[in-house]
Amino acid sequence: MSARLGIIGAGAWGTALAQAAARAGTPSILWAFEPEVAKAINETRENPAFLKGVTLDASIHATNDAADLSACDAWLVVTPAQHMRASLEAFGGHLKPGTPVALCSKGIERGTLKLMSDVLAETLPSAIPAVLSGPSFAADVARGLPTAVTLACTDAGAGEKLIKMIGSASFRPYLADDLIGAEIGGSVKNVLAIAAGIVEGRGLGKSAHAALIARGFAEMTRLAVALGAQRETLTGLCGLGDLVLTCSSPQSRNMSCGLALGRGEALADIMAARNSVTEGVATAPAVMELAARHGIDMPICEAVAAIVGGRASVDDAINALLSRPFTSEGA
Ligand SMILES: NC(=O)C1=CN([C@@H]2O[C@H](COP(=O)(O)OP(=O)(O)OC[C@H]3O[C@@H](n4cnc5c(N)ncnc54)[C@H](O)[C@@H]3O)[C@@H](O)[C@H]2O)C=CC1
Ligand SMILES: O=C(CO)COP(=O)(O)O
Repeated sequence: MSARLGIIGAGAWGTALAQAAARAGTPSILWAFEPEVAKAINETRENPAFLKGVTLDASIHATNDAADLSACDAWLVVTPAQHMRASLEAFGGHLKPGTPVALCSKGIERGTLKLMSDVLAETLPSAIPAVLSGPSFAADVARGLPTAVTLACTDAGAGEKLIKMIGSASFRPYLADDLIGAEIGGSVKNVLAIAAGIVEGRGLGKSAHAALIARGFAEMTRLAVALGAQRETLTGLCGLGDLVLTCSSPQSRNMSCGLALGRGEALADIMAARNSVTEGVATAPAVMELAARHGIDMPICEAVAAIVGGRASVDDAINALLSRPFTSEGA
């Protein structure tokens, strides 16, 4: 019998990953938070709430019962970062010790400033932790368009097992061992994508957009290295790769949020109009608290945190960035 994958979270990304697993020949149990989402997937082979228009493979079985995951050989966790702790706590009794658990969400827990791997270690300490992150829109992966991501795991055997379960010609995980680098890359790029959207929405031009990506990458790398990551990780798929994707396409929820802010819409109105998650909004203040704790200068992320926190208008934040003293590029 082929290995079975458990997936926690049936939003766009969890559902797309179930499709990727199906393409790799791996059947999956997809746990949905909402009963109507599980019902729709099982009865119509579609997830109309979060991934409309994609016909889901017959090997994907949706459930609302956490106990159904106990028979799975590996788990992917794809619940929004701010709900990660509560979700994992609910699954505590159902994990076989030594099961590989790949964290696929991108964010930092507010209040505790914990990375998702810290939350996993505290809630399911017997799991083998991994992080899956990279430039990968759910809609692209679900359609089978070519995609490459980082799969970080310090246990190479467990990492290879996960890659075998989800990898295919079109969905290509690259093995790495730096979880912190992968997590900071995925978390900070969402904050920077809001900034990139603001640049576009305010009509600041492509030169400003490119400068933002380069200086944003420097901020992301500084924080990651201060937290113990390897600098090279950030130059890979889960760092620069995802930063370029998310800062370049309004298909990104974070960039589209920034676009709307740049055009003058209020954050509360933007959020009220969507049922999907925009991780950068909650991650921005958490990133700034982490940066302050480690003495790291992150002016672009600080501008985003001030805007989403209601402490600065878009124009004031832009002016503050442009008034900074000239400095050396390596600083
Ligand atoms: N959509 C994408 O293209 C990608 C998303 N991700 C990451 O995956 C994570 C999940 O995002 P999506 O699947 O896009 O979500 P989504 O925006 O499609 O759906 C929202 C999700 O939040 C869940 N949810 C709402 N309230 C909840 C609660 N109280 N407890 C638990 N779950 C709750 C919903 O059930 C649903 O699964 C995020 O961290 C995101 O950054 C990563 C790569 C690609
Ligand atoms: O992480 C993503 C692509 O890699 C998806 O980005 P958004 O959450 O901004 O849509």
